[in-house]
Parts: sequence; C-alpha cells; structure tokens
Amino acid sequence: MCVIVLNNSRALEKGQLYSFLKSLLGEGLLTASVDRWRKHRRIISYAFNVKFLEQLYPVFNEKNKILVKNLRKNINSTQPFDLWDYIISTTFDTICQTAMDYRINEKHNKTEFLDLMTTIADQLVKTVNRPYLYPSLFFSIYRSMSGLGEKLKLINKLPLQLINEKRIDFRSKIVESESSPEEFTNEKKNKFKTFIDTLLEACENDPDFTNDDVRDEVITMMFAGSDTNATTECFCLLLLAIHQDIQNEVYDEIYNVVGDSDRDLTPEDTANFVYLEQVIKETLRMYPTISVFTRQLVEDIKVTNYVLPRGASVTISPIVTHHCPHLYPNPEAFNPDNFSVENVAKRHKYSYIAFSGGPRGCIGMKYAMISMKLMISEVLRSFSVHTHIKLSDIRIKMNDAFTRKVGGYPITVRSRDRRPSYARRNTRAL
Ligand code: HEM
Repeated sequence: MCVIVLNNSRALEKGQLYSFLKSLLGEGLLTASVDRWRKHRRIISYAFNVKFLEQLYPVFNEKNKILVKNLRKNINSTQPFDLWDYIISTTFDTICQTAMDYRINEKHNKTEFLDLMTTIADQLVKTVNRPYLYPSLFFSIYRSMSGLGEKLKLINKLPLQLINEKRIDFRSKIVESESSPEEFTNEKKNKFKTFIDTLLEACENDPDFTNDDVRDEVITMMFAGSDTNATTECFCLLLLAIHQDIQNEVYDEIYNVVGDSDRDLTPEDTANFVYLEQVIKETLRMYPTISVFTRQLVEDIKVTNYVLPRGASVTISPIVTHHCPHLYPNPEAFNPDNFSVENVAKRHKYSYIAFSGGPRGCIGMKYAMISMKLMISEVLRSFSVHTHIKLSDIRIKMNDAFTRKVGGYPITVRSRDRRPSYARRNTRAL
C-alpha cells in the first residue's frame, strides 16, 4: 500500500496534521498544498543536488570541529552528560550557514529559538488528537488562551532578521554587478548560489513568489534541516556507545580512510564510509525521526482488491514498517548488517521509509546523509563514546509524529586511541 500511495500523483496532498503545523511553518514545502508545492519544489531542488552539496564541505568541517572542541570539555569526567544541546546547536548553525550563508552568533538568542521550535511543534502535533479544535474559530481561541500565539510571534524574530540581512546583501550584489560589471570579479560571479539566494531571486523576479513564501521556506528549512538530523545523530552515537564492537568497526573504517590525521574530510571520504552509512540507516530503521506522516487522497485509489476512497487520510508509519519481523528478522536488535548490499537487495525498496518516498519524499535526504556521516566520523576520530545504559533501557516518546528518547542521550567521552581495534587488541595481549 505504501508504494501505491507514496508514488501516486493523486495522493500528494497532506492531511490534517499539517494544517496545524502551518501556524508554524506557513506554506513551506513540508506543509504546502500541491500546486504551490510543485512550483516551490522546482525552485528549491537546485540547492540540494550533489554538486551543490559538495561545495558545503568546508562549512560542515568547520562546524563539526567546533562541536568536537565543545565536547572536549567533558573528556575527564566520568559523569554522563546529555548530547542533545551540543548536537542540536551544531545542526542548527550548520543549516543556517549552508542553506542561508548566515552565521549564527551570541546576538541571536539561538537557545530561545530552538526551545520554541520544539515546544511549538510538539504542541501543534498534539492538537491533531483534539478534534474539538479543528474548527478555525476554536483553534484561534486556543491559540490565544494557551500562549501559542505569543510563542509563534516570538519564533519569527530570528528568521525575519536573517531574511532582512540577506535581502540587503542580495540587493547590494545586484547593484554592484549592474553599476560596475568590470569590478564584479569572476570570483564573485562564480560564488555558488545558496538556498536563500534562490528564494530571494524568485521573489525579485516572480510577482507570485511573495515575502511570505520566503519566510515560510526559511523557517521550514530551519526546522526540517536541524531537528531531524540532530535526533538521528544523538540516537546513533548512543547506540554506538552501547555497542562497543560496532563502534570499533566504524572507527576501523574511518581509520582506513583518513588514518590518524586531523585533515578535513572530503566527498571521497564520505563515499568510502560504507559501514558508517549502514549504521546510520539502521539507527533510522529503529528510531525513524518522523514516526508517522499522512496523505490526503483527492481521488479513489485501488490497492489490490480494495479501494481507498477519495477524501480519506492515509497514515503511513515508518516505525511500524521498520519493525516488521518478516522484513527485519529480530527487529529490536541493532544490526547494521540489515543494510549490507546483500540484505538490501532481498527487500522491497519501500521496506525502508525513514525519508518517506515518491515525489514528496524528503528533499534533504542526501544533505542529511552527508552531514550525519561527517559529524559522526568527526566525533569518533577524536573520542570513543560510552554509556551506562543498555538498549533495553531506551524508551521513546513519539509525540504523535516525532520520535524522541525519554531522558535524553547520556554519554561520556574518552580521548580516542587513534589505532585500529586490532592494533589495540594486540597491544593489550602483549
Ligand atoms: C535524519 C534526517 C531526516 C529525516 C529522517 C527526514 C525525514 C523526512 C520525511 C519522512 C519527510 C516526509 C514528511 C511527510 O511526508 O510529511 C521529509 C520531508 C522533508 N524534509 Fe526531511 N528528513 C531529514 C532531514 C532533512 C534535512 C536535513 C532537510 C533540509 C536540509 C530536510 C528537509 C525536508 C523538507 C523541506 C521536506 C518536505 C519535502 C516536500 O514535501 O517536498 N529533511 N523529511
């Protein structure tokens, strides 16, 4: 059913869940109705092709090195700390700079923005289970009585400030190129267009692409591009801390690719992190960040002998699919071999739907895989990660759509012995 629905052009509309999220994200890609989505996706896709992503490596490397520096403060402590604040702060800085060419610093009150983003998203998603709030009058009363309206006003401050500053840069670039083309050097001309440049250009040239459209896409990208990655990276490092044998295997692969050097990572390196990719996919199999998503049918759709009627809302759940024993034997165990080439070949493509699928699947999937591989490998080059908790201790709260771990992600870090595991074992045996 999943294949038929996700690939069907009559099932691209989103359901009720998303109409509440519109209070936060407006009509950005994630929540937009189909006509708007088609147009915006065409404009935005440019910023997610592989060639474009390769130009972002210096930013990924810089942000991950800052993360390592910050984590180093915990190196001599046996007291576990929660990874979340470190990781979400890094993924947020990274998406702002890679997509918007915008450096977040102390003046931005990032913590307030990130806390608001989590609480507002959770509050809106929960609203889906309260049908009495579906009529817009009741929802607007709820908005003002619950303080949600105030929070929504506050959260817009940072994206609007960012857009204003980038618009000034964008306009001055246009003026510079028009007034003195000879001084508008090749270097400036060839500087790659970022996601925000693409939006501002559309806004400048297309009267139907408004300032609100720019805001909606910017806040959607800030939300979709930071929280999802951060949750997966936290789960992944925690799972590696629990499974030391798998962590050794990941580090051995990193060692084979970069040795014990501190050099910056390159696109060739990430292509060679094959086992690490299996580990990340297995993390997302067990704990898919988006645990459910829905599609609203605009026409009847036939699925084998049944008909899903027009108007029906179809809920698809990666967390359910990913835990089916006929697809993944022993689904509660963390086993990256589930994603070996041989095992993947045995399953249907849609047995793995962490990034959804079809035309409305995740536009940021390649960005996500590259950035997660870079961050996790950078952390493991400097530290080994450890935890006192066991796999069976992990409890998740699904908050109706987002998977999060109860009690945070407690780990300790130790300085990495930069030798492959077989060399460390041989030394111990002597
Ligand atoms: C582990 C990381 C990620 C996961 C698991 C993930 C998962 C998903 C899923 C399941 C959807 C479909 C949701 C639905 O149908 O309602 C989606 C859509 C989307 N994702 Fe991601 N995502 C991740 C990272 C990212 C990143 C890094 C970005 C941006 C840089 C991003 C941007 C988007 C956008 C804009 C959409 C809406 C696409 C559309 O409707 O055309 N995601 N993501």
